[in-house]
Amino acid sequence: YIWPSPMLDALESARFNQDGHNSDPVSIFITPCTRYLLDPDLDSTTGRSDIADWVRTAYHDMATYNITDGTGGMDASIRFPAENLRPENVGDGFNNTIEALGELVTRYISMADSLALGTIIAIENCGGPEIAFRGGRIDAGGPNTPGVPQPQDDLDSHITDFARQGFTQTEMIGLVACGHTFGGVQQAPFPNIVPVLNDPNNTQSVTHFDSTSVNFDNLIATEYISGTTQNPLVAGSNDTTNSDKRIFGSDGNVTMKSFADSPELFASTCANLIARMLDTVPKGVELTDIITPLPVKPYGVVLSMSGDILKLSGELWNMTADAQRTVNLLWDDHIGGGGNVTMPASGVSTGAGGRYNAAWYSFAPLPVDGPTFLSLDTAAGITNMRFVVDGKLEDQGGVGFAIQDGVVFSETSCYTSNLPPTPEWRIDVAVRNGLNPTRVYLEQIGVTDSVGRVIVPQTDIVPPAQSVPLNANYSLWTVNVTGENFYSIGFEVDDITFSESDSHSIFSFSPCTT
Ligand code: HEM
Repeated sequence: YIWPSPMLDALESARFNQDGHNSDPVSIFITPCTRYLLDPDLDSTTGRSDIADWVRTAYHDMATYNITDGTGGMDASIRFPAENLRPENVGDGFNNTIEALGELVTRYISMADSLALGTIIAIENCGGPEIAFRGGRIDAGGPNTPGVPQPQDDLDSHITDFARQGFTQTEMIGLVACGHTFGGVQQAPFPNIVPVLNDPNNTQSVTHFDSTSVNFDNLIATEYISGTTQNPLVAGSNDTTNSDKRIFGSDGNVTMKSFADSPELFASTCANLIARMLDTVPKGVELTDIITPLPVKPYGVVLSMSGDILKLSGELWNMTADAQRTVNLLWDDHIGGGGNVTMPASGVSTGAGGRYNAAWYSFAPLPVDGPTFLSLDTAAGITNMRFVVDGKLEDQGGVGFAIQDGVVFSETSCYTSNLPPTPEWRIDVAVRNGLNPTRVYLEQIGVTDSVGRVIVPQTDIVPPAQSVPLNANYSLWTVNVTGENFYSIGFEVDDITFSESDSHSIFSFSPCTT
C-alpha cells in the first residue's frame, strides 16, 4: 500500500513491531512463553500460559461459524458473557484473553483482529511458523449461535461441526493437533477428565497435551504415535471424553503419522490451517490483503503550531538488522523548496519471533541533544517527505510520503479551569490560509459503544465568523470543551478526511492567559 493508511499502518505495527522500541503493548504477556497473566512469576507455576489461552480463545470465537449461512466466525462474540458462560466455553481463559489482548484495540484494530494477532504472535514467538495475517475483522454486536465441539461428543458430531466451520475431516485432525501443541486440560473446569495434581509447579492442575506445553512443536504427534502420550483427551481413563483419540485416529493415523515424521510438514500445515481459522469471518466482512511490512515507514508523525513555528516530529521505521545506517529525511514545501536532515538512530525492534528486525531513526535530535522536533517556517510548511537510506532513495516509487500541514494543533490551547471532574478547556486549531476545509472537528478518543466497540464521536468546530490570524500564514479556529476526555483533530478537504495521530487532553495544557 501507499503510506499513509492509518488502519494498515496500525495493523502493520502491531504485527511486525512487537518487542523493543515502540513495541506493541501485548507481547509482554507472552515473554517468556511460560508467562501467565494472573501469575506474578515470569515463569508461571500455575500450569497455565497466556499463549494457550489466546489460541483456544480464537478457536472458540471462530467455532460458531456456519458456512451455509455465513453467520458466526471470528468477530470477538466470545467477549459476551451470554456466549462465554455457555458450557461449551467453560473456563476463565476467554476473559483473561480479552483483558490482555484488549490492550491492542484502537479505532483501527478491532477486538477480533486483536484475537487473531494474539494467536499469530503466540505461535510465532513460541517456536511456531510464520502465519499470514489479514486485518479488517468487525466485532459482533451480540453473541453467536452455539457451535464449539466438546470432548464428550462423538466422532460424527465432530466431523459435522468442523464441516459446518468449513474444514474437512483431515483438516480437523490438523487443526486440533495444531491447537493442542499448547496447553492442556485444567482440573477445575474438567474435574471428570483430569485429576488434582498437588504439584507446586502446576498449581492449577493442568494436564498438558504434550510434554512441551509452551512450545509449538510436533511432540503432540510423535508422543501420540509412539504411544507415550499423556494427552488427557487421548489417554484419559474415561474413553467418552477421549475426543483427541477419536479424532486423531479417525483416518487410521495417516495424518498424525505424517506430522510425527516431519516437523516441517506439521508447521506448514498449521500455518495454513491457523490462517484459515483466523480468516473465517461473518459473511460481508472484507479482510485486507496479507499484511507485509513496508521497507521504510514514517511513524507517529505529529505537526503542531508554536507561535511562528511549525513543529514536526516523528520517527522512521526501517526494516533491517543493520542499525548503523545513514538515513536522511528530505522534504518538499509549499514554495518550491524543502530541506534535508540526517536522522539520528532512536532504537531497534523485532517482530514475529525475531524474523523481522527494524532500526528506528528520529526526524529530529534526540531529547539529550536538544529539541525533539524540527522547526519549519510556516510559509514554506511541508507537503511531502522522502528518505535516503545508505544512499538509496525511498519515496514509494516516486510519490513520496504525503504529509498534511493544512490543519494542525496550536500550542495556544489552554484551560480556564482544571477542577475535576469537569475541567473547562479550549482547543485551538491552526488552519492554513487559503486551505478552505469543508469541516474541522474534534474526534473523541477512548470511547466505546454499549457493547464495547470503539467509536469516535465527532464535534464540529464552528468556523470563526471573522478570520482570527494566528501568524502570517495560519488562522485560528477554537472550540471550548468540558471534561477529562482525549481528542484528536480531524478535517475534510476536497472530500478527503484526515485524522491526526496525536491526541490531546487537559493534562498537558497550561492555564489560559487570553
Ligand atoms: C473437537 C475439537 C476440540 C475439542 C473437543 C477440544 C477440547 C479441549 C479441552 C477440553 C480443553 C481444555 C480446556 C481448559 O482446560 O481450559 C482444550 C484446551 C485447548 N484447546 Fe482444544 N479442543 C478442540 C479443538 C481445538 C482447536 C481446533 C484448537 C485450536 C486450533 C484448540 C486449542 C486449544 C488450546 C490451545 C487449549 C489449551 C488451553 C489452556 O491450556 O489454557 N482446541 N481443548
